Amino acid sequence: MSAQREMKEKNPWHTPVTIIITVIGVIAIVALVTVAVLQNRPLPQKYKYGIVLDAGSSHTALYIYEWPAEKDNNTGRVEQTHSCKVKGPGISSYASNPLKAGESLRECMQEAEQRVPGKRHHETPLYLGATAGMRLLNMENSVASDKVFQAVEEALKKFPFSYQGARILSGQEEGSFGWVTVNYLDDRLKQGLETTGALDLGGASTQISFVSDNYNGSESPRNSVTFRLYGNDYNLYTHSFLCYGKDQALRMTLAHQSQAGPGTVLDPCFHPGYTETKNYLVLYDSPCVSDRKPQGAPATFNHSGNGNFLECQKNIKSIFDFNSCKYSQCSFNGVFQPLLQGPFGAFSAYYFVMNFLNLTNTSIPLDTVKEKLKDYCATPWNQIRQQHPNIKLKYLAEYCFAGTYILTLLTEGYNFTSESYSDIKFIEKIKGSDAGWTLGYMLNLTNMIPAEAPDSPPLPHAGYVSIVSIIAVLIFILFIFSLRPLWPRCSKHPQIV
Ligand SMILES: Nc1ncnc2c1ncn2[C@@H]1O[C@H](COP(=O)(O)OP(=O)(O)O)[C@@H](O)[C@H]1O
Ligand SMILES: [Ca+2]
Repeated sequence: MSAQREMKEKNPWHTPVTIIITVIGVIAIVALVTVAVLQNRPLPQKYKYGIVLDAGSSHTALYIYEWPAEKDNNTGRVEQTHSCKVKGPGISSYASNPLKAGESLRECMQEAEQRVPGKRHHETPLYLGATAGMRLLNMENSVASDKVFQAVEEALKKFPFSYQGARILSGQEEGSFGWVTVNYLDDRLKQGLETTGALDLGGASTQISFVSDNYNGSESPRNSVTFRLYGNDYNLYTHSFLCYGKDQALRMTLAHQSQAGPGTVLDPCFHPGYTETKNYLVLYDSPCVSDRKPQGAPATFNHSGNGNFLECQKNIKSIFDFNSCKYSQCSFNGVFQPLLQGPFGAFSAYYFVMNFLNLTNTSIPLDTVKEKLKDYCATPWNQIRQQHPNIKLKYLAEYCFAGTYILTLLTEGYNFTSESYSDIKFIEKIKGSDAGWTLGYMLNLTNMIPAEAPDSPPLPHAGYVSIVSIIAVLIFILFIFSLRPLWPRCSKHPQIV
C-alpha cells in the first residue's frame, strides 16, 4: 500500500508546474484553433443571378442562373435554378402581330421576378438571344423582324432587371456557346481535360462543334472559333446548318416529295393510316423551301403515311448534297468538316426525339437502332395514338421522321460510323442545368470565364483547420519536453521503505 502511494507521489506529471502548463497549453490550443476556424470560416453565401431568354424557332424558354456572389470568377459554380417555357410559338411566328410577341413573354418574366430575390433585381442581367427562326424571318422580311425585336424589347424593359439587349445569335455563336456550356458544366475547361463536342438540333437549324487535333482553323477559317479559357487555348470547329433543324428539314423533305405532282403525298416518314389535309402556302412559307414552290398548285394537299424507314431515309438523303466539296473533306452541302473527334453530347431535339423513342442508349449497335426505328415507323398511326394519349399530336406524328432524320444527319451528314456512334451521348441536362447555348452565352457576356487560371487557395478550409490543429499540438508537446529539466526527478526502481 505504502509503496503504491510513494509511486503516485513521485509521478512527475502530477507536479503543480506541469499541471498548470498543461491547462494553459490546452487553453492556448483551443483558443488558437477557434480563432483560426472563425477567422477563416467561409462567409455566409450570397448569390447573384442572370437571366437568359432563348428565343428559338419553335418556342421561347427563360433560364435563371445563380452563382455565389464572392466567386464570380471561380467557375464551375454557375447553376440553372429555374426554367420557364413561354406559352405559344417562337417569337418569329408573331411577324404579323409583333406586340403579341412581347406579351407572350410576360408570364415567364413575372415568374422570374418572383424567383430572383427583390434586392438583386436591378443588378441581374437579362439577355434575349434569338436563333434560326429569327434568322430566317430577318432574311425574308427584315422590317418584320425589327418590329418583333422592338416589341420584345419594350416588353422586357418593363421589368426591374438590368436589360442587356435582344439580338440574333450567329450560327457560330449558337454552336460555340453550346460547346462552352457542355464543357463548363462537366468541369472540363477549368481542369484542362479533353473536351466534349456539342451537337444541337433545333427546329430551324442544327449545330456541330468540336475540337479536332487535325484542325487548326487554316482550312475553312469561317468554321473556326478560338477561346482562351482558364489558361488553355481551344481551337474549335463549329458549323451551323440553317434549314437543317428538324422542322425545316421536314418541310424540305415534304417539298421534295410534293414536286412529284400536286394532290396526295404518300409519305414513308409518317405512320400507315396517318392522313391530314395540309396547306401548300403554309408548307412553302419559309426561305428554306420557297424556291421549290410548284407553279399552279392547288391550295391544299393530302399528306398520308405509309411508314417505311428505308424509303423515308432515301427521301431525307435527297435534301443533302454529298457531291460538292472543295476542301480535303466535307460533311455535306460543300461544308468543310475535320475528322470527328469525340466524345459528343447531343441535346435539345436530339434528346427529346431519341428519349421518346427509347433510343438514348448509344451502346446499342447502330443496326439494332435502325431496326427498332423501322418497326416504330411501320406501326399503324391508330396504335401509336392509343399508346401515347398524352403526347402532343404534332410531336407524336413526327417522331418517325425525326428519328430517321437524326440517324441520317449523324451518319450520312456528319459521317458518324457504327463505331463512333457510341461516342455520342444524348443528354438533356448536366448537373441540373439544361444543355444549350444560353449558359455559355451568359458566361461569355458577363466575363465569367477568365482567360487565365484563377488563383485558388492552396488548401481547402477543412485541410487548413486540421493542419493548424496538428501543428499547435506538436508545438505544445515540444514545449513540454523543453521543460524537462524542471520536471521533478523520478527514480527508475521505486524503493520500498
Ligand atoms: N418534347 C418534344 N418532342 C419532340 N420535339 C420537341 C420536344 N420539345 C421540343 N421539341 C423540338 O425541339 C426543337 C427546338 O428547336 P428551337 O430551339 O425552337 O429552334 P432553333 O434552335 O432552330 O431556333 C423544335 O423542333 C421543337 O419542335
Ligand atoms: Ca435551339
